[in-house]
Amino acid sequence: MRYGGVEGTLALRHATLDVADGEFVAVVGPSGCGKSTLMRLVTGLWPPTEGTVIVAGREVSGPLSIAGMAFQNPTLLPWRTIQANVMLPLEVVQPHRRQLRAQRAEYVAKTRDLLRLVGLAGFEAKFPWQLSGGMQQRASLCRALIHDPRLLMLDEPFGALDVFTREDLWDVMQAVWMAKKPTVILVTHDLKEAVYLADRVLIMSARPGRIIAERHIPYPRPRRLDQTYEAEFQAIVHELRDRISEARKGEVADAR
Ligand SMILES: Nc1ncnc2c1ncn2[C@@H]1O[C@H](COP(=O)(O)OP(=O)(O)OP(=O)(O)O)[C@@H](O)[C@H]1O
Repeated sequence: MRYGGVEGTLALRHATLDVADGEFVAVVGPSGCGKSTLMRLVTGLWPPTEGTVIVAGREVSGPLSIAGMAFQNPTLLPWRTIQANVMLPLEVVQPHRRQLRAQRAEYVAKTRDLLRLVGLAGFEAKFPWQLSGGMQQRASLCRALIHDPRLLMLDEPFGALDVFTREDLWDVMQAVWMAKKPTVILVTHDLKEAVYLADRVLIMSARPGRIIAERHIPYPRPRRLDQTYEAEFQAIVHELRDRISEARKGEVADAR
């Protein structure tokens, strides 16, 4: 994938990966290696300049309606209530769009259930600016999930949060995944987060990014936060850190 024509920035090269249906994968790598680019290609927000992206057996040729997305910034609409923000994809994505008017009460109930699951019961009628950053991020996760996406693309969704809120949301994310089993691709800089949440961690090289290694995470679910302090868990985090630092050294060598 190259941005800006033939002389432009080569963001990804030979970036090949397979993700199974219902798998939870985390993507980690040096800053600027092309992680967000990978997300844009998989969701069809950008067309690749070379190669193909296949989701659910079909080549991606435009924005994917089976995908839910959440980013570092919650991007809620300030003039809509939390409930109305969460329900936004239902106004856009079929078959929900068609059914929304007739089945509004059911969709509202589903929205409330989801808000309860993430600890936001009672905040349905509030506006985003009346909520903390962590609460807005919870609402934005609900918006990513409301249409039951088979594919959930998360681009550093917990990156801007304090450590306690972040850990709370890991457990929310784990509960959501266990309840609905979507395929998840999570981009993160936080290696502990990657190991805690994912079945498999993919490590990218420095730009132009490609997958250089992968690590299966052996822990059954539900995982508990106290496991993150155990020696075996920390050894996996260190192993990933070493891989990324090797990848970054490659970047310095390439730049010379
Ligand atoms: N729209 C764009 N136009 C031109 N170049 C871009 C564009 N988006 C990204 N790039 C370039 O592509 C490369 C990869 O960017 P990308 O945002 O995918 O990396 P990243 O791994 O997500 O970065 P970070 O870890 O810092 O968030 C970078 O060199 C970036 O400058």
